[in-house]
Amino acid sequence: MTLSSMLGDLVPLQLVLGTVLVASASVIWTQVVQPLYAARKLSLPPGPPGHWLFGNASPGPYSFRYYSELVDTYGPVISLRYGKRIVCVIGRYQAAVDILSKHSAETADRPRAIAANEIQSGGMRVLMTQAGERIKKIRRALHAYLQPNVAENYKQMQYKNAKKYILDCYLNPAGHLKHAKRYAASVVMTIAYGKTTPTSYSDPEVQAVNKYLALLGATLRPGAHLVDTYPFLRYIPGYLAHLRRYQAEEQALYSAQLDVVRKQLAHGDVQPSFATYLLENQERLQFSDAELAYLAGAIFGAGSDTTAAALGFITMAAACYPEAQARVQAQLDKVLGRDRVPSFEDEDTLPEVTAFVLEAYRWRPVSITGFAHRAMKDIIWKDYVIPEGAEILGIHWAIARDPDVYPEPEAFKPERWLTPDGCIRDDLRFFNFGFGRRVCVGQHVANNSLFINTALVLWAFKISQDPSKPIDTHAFTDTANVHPAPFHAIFEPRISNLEELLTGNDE
Ligand code: HEM
Repeated sequence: MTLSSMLGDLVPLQLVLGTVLVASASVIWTQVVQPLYAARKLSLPPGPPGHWLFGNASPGPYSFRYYSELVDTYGPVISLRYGKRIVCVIGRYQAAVDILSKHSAETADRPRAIAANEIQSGGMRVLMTQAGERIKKIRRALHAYLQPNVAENYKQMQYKNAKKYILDCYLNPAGHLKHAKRYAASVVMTIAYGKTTPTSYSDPEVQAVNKYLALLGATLRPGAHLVDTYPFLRYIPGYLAHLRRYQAEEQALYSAQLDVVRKQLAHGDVQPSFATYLLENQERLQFSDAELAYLAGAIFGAGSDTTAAALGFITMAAACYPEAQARVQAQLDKVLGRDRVPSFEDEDTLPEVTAFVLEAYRWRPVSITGFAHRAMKDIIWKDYVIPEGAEILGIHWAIARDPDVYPEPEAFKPERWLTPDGCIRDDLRFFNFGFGRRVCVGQHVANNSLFINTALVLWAFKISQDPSKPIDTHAFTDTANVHPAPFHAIFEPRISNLEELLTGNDE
């Protein structure tokens, strides 16, 4: 007999839970949190009033808007409370530097995520792994395969895929967002598993990984599962069984993908990849089979969706800001003319391309609310304390709109990233790849993807809006990594023999 059936239907269960919660949260609040900060004369950062016991209401859909409004009202750092959880929200650049960069060691932790990590990911999701030896070991392995000098090795493969992206946009402009997803999936499948056959976004394994990413996204929504606020709920039989099922299925998927590489390795017929690196070094790295499978799968989960979304926003910006696009094209024409295809070797002479990418990262940050860090000890910021155990959210969207650092923040102005003599400024930064010790390990691979695709697409096409189908630049998905909602763009070729030039030579 389950606890629920013993207790009857849901209403009495809620009453029992409510009573337990009232007691426990009130004890913690009055006997632990309040006296501690009163004694030290430091208070939590300001924030909106909430229920005396349950605290603030969940942010609701498109939470980045809610958080940004709070920052406009209460200041650069605000605090919220959900039951006994304290969440500090950072919405301005300098505060992010002061708290997440300067205290990177003390903010390297992740909050405990019972539903999304412990249950749905079997505790193995890299992004949610808490601070300690295990994440250090994982990041070392990822870094070995994704650090800048190793990322150089993928450039040729990225170039080949980027040219295919341009040809796809040429032949079927209406599918440009799908082509971006194909590009990103293909690059990441090659890095993760050494896949050599062209990847299509409709490939079953790509579809399967995306299915589990979407299910994870739903679990990650604030307030999606009460168990994250009230951990004892996980022991109720039958509760969250669906999450356990997803975990088993996802684990089986990653294990099957790794088994393919394991067999190739045994037959000596294998392309080097992150999976072969992990398998060959399994003993030294001390990963279990399950951990290894998840780790290779993690690259796809973290790197495919994000890159595709960023490419979509590049197209959106080009279509909506013709003058910014024309500046890049003037430089492309001057440096390359229209007979030579841009390549990675041209990067230093094309700062306008880099500036366009940097501005797109800022204008439409893909990881829009950032991913939560956790304070491992009290952090004092101005007259406030971010207490040990608090979750810290650096809201990328709000930080990107800090008017002191990015004047006219709503405008798309790549020139803000350039010095008067046209070089990339080294005194301006944005955090689109996150913060401190948990910064994105795939950022070099991602930057290379964004540079080469932007250079190629703006060299190949004049991108514009169709006046009969205007683009809504604020329409995106309500997900942890946002995608632009489908939009129409016109890709008018600038190069007369585009197909011939792109299919000529992959070097
Ligand atoms: C434009 C593309 C990308 C964006 C915007 C992006 C953004 C991010 C962000 C915001 C984080 C969390 C940082 C934090 O906690 O503060 C992250 C983590 C991560 N990213 Fe990326 N990423 C991108 C591409 C990639 C690629 C291509 C890969 C792999 C090939 C990758 C692998 C990872 C991994 C493994 C983590 C987890 C790191 C950890 O929790 O310690 N990402 N990324």
